[in-house]
Amino acid sequence: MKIVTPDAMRKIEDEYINGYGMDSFALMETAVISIMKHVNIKDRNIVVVCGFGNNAGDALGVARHLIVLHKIVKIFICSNGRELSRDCIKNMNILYKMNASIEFIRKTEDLNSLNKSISESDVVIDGLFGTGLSRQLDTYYTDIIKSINTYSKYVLSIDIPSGMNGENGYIMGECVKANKTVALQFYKKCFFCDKAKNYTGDVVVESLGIPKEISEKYDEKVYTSDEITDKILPKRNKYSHKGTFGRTTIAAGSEKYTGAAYIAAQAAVKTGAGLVTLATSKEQVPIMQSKLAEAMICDYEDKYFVEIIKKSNVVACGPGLDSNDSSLKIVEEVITNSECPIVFDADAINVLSAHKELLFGRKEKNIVLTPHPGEMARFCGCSIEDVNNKRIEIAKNTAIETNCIIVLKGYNTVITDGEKIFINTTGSSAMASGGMGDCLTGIVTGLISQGLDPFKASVLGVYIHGFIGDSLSKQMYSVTATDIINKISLYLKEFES
Ligand SMILES: NC(=O)C1=CN([C@@H]2O[C@H](COP(=O)(O)OP(=O)(O)OC[C@H]3O[C@@H](n4cnc5c(N)ncnc54)[C@H](OP(=O)(O)O)[C@@H]3O)[C@@H](O)[C@H]2O)[C@H](O)CC1
Ligand SMILES: [K+]
Repeated sequence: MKIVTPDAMRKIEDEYINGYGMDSFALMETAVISIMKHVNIKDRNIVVVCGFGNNAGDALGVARHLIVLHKIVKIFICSNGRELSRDCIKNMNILYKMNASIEFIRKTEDLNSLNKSISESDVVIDGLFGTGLSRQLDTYYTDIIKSINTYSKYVLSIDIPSGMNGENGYIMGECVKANKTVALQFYKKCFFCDKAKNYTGDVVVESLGIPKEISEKYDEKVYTSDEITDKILPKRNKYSHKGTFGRTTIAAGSEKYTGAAYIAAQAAVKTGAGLVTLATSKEQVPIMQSKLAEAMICDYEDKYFVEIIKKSNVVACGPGLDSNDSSLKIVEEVITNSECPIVFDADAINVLSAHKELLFGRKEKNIVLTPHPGEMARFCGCSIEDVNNKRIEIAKNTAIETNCIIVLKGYNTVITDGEKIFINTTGSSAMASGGMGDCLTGIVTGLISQGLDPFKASVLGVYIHGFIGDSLSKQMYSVTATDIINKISLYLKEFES
């Protein structure tokens, strides 16, 4: 599904109304009807808190429908003296004709009535601000939001929790803590920013029926990954053989770290890579030989290492490496001896942070970097906080600068080739355990090995990795990389196009 900024949303709405002749009040009523689906029919006492723009217009429309349903509805308009938008006034006038209870919050003392009503209510409908919020809130508004957060039992936010900047997720002084947010037509970009999840509650997107050709015109090329994940894994041809599914080399493991190499190689095997070779440190070879039944094993110093890289359809490099000079040598060997796609993870990324020049000059954009926020921060020379505050921008800019595909891991992993951005919606903290990143590297590599283009393989790999974790976590308290590996091939079947 598409993700939009408030700016694009405004242009889409404007074109629909002014270019196509759609009636703005009819569009608002469409929003109202779709928001109504999310009001619990059992709730009786409802407080509707409005600002003065069209977000408030939506909220007033919801109030009207609730009154028709015999709910006890108290409406508070918080315009701070500002004129209400045209469609907001239209809804307000209908409400006056219906003898609705409408109070204006003008000064601090008026808050007492709001506080009392909220504390007596089952649910608060939050229609203070939506995509129009553009600057820091003053105390008039922060006090109102504090009241909602202090006294409410349940909050349903319209479009965006009021107080959150729709573009970057910044909290503009204070923000409503919603239990549920009904986003209109598209996800808003702010939902995928670091702190948004503390405020949005569950997010549902409701269509307003805006024609596709309008939204495509203002496409900002940011999507959730499910936009493509059900269409890209090819069905296995019955006459295919192991050569069809590619040669994969995994350069992973060191004297210091043992498990990562095994996990990455086994994940690639289970994802369906045709022939997997694990290149690892000399000490680990016998251990890996006894653990990995399906993969071939060599060590980094073996001359076979370079030969196999040259013959590979994909190389993964980094899990369980160390960030020392011998790792630099391995990374160099992988890059200089291959034209095929490469997936760099973990310490390979740390090594590349100091040697970005190694990434330049490739004919194709076929290197994937899979940093977690700490590795991304080191790579970009900024703080982890900076990365977390601007995940989408930092991933995109790094993809452009390095000509690589970036998979910035974490909650809502960002996958970008510098042009398109996919935000992953699967996975949870049940998967927060050692080896998960190595497992992801193996899955992405295994998909590339079978012929998927590296960008699509990254989007699909991240999605499937989280999807399996989500499915398993319904029955398991925590999910390990081994749990995922054991189920990959079962779940991949569901994704066959
Ligand atoms: N997208 C659609 O197709 C539809 C959207 N709908 C709903 O409309 C809102 C957006 O409505 P809008 O009127 O544009 O904006 P808001 O209601 O969010 O905000 C109102 C005005 O508030 C002003 N503003 C901005 N920041 C502040 C602040 N910090 N303090 C006080 N006031 C502020 C700003 O006006 P200015 O002139 O002062 O800049 C806003 O315009 C969307 O979210 C949906 O809920 C439609 O109902 C259906 C179609
Ligand atoms: K809102």
